[in-house]
Amino acid sequence: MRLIIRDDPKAVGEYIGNYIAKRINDFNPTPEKPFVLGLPTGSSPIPTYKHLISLVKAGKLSFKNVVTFNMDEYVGLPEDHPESYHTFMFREFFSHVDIPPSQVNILNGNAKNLIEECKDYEAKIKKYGGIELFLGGIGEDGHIAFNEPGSSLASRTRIKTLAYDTILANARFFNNDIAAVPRMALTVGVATVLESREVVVVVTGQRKALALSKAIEEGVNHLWTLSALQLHPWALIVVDEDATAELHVKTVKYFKSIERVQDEVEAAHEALKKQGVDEPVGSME
Ligand SMILES: N[C@@H]1[C@@H](O)[C@H](O)[C@@H](COP(=O)(O)O)O[C@@H]1O
Repeated sequence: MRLIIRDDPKAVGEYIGNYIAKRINDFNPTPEKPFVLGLPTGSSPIPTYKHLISLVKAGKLSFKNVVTFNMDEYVGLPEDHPESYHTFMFREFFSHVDIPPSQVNILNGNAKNLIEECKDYEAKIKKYGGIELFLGGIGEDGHIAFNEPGSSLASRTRIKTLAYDTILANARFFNNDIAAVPRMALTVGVATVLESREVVVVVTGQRKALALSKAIEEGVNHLWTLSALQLHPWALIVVDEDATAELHVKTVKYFKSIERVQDEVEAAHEALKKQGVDEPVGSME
C-alpha cells in the first residue's frame, strides 16, 4: 500500500485526477475494450471530479470509452431526489464530461427486487472483465462504500443497513434532519472493491484521521473496513495533512520516503505491464 500526503483537499484532487487520467490514457480504451472505473460519492472526491472535468475540457482526457460503476446508492430515495447518488454523480461529474449515459452504472435503490439488482450489478462488472481502477472514499468510521463496521471482508454487492454514525454524518445533506436520512443502502462489497485491479482511496479532513490510522497502522479488521485494503496488491491512499493527525510521525516519514521513489516504482510497473506481466510491482507495498 502507498500513502500520498498533500497539503489540502484541492492538491489531493489534482493528484488523484492526474493519476486517473494517466491510467485511462495509458490504457488507450476503445469501444471494444473500455476502461472500467469504479466511482464514489461524498464531498471528498469532489476536488478530484473538478480536476478530471478540467482535464476533459482541456482536451487531455476523454470518458467516451470509459464505463463506470458507482459504489453505492440509498434504498428508497427517488432517483431524482437532490441527495440521491444518481443526482450527485450527474450534478458533480457526469454532466460535465463526455461519457455516454449508457456507460454509467449506478445501483437502483428503488428496484422491485433489490437482491436481484445487487446480483445483476456483480454480474455486469464481471461481464466487463472486472474493474480496472476503483476510486473510493471513506466514512468517519472507516467504512469503504457503505461497508459499515462489522461488514464481512468477503462481502459482495448487497443491501446494507446503515450504522447510526453514518446516518448522523449524512444528516448534513438532509437539512440536518436525521429522520430524513435513508436507513438502508445498496453497496458494493469489500470483496468487490478488493477484486478490482487497482484501488485509490481519498481521505481528507481531520474527522477521518482516526479511521486512517486504524486502517493503515493496525491489522485487517472488519470494524474498520478500509483496513481490508492491506490485502490488495495495488492500493493507493491519497490524504491531506489534516487526515494524518492521528498517524505516528514514523508512519508519515516512512510513506514520505516511499513517495520519493514512487516514480521508479511506476516506471517498473509500466515496464512489467509492457512485458505482459499483469502483477503489479510489490516491493513498495
Ligand atoms: N457511502 C458514502 C461513502 O462512499 C463515502 O466515502 C462517505 C464519505 O463522505 P464524505 O466524503 O462526504 O465525507 O459518504 C458515504 O458514507
